[in-house]
Amino acid sequence: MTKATEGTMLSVRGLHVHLGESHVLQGVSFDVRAGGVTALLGRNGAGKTTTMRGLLGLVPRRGEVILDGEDISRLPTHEVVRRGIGYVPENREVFAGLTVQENLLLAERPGSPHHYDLVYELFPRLKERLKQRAGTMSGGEQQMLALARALLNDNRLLLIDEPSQGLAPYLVAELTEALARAAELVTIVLVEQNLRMVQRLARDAVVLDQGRVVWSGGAADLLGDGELTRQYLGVGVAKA
Ligand SMILES: Nc1ncnc2c1ncn2[C@@H]1O[C@H](COP(=O)(O)OP(=O)(O)OP(=O)(O)O)[C@@H](O)[C@H]1O
Repeated sequence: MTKATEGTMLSVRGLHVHLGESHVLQGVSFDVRAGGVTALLGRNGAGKTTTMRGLLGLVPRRGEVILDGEDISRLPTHEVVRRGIGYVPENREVFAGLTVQENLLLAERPGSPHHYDLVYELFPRLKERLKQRAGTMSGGEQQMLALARALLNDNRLLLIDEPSQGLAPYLVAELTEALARAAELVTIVLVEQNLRMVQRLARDAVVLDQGRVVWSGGAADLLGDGELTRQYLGVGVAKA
């Protein structure tokens, strides 16, 4: 992993995305500090997934995206990925018909070292199931495989969309600890509705509402303030 713990890993300025007739992102600007987890939060439909897809160039976008000092705003997706951004989408796009091992092999990015030791340390279950078809594994195991595919390569930044979605609490806890360990090695932008998970992992938080950033700052400051969480996220947060 390319470890960076100082400075700004990602700087987003005036990101606009139109999808169909909708002006979905209306000038999104935020910074992601190098190292640790920045949570990207907001109500349903706020534009979190679209922000990730915009950063990757998966949807047409306007604005400036600076990765570790380099302007990547006009690069096609495969070039963005080659710069060291990994993406774990919401619906865990693993190849259901392929084994765990084959899924990992296909994720290997040419020219990058492949961190199998790290992946097996974080997700020992995967090592035990290398020959199992991904589609026959539980949702939690498939999520681990999706994360493993991103962690395998030498990424600087991981964009992870709702990893806890649909998982049993004990699996969420397991996943949270794996992500905490991963965040020691790579900068993570995390979209997540499970605020306990956010509370455990995130140092910084950025809140979107209707395609704009409405709040950014320390995650503890946001989550510790019932008024703010009700206003921006529509929920209170139970004390950890
Ligand atoms: N292909 C599309 N065409 C038109 N509108 C879209 C398209 N995809 C998403 N949208 C709209 O863009 C807005 C933002 O969607 P997005 O998925 O980014 O939100 P989100 O914050 O990730 O929400 P969720 O938590 O529900 O996943 C929503 O109003 C959604 O309906």
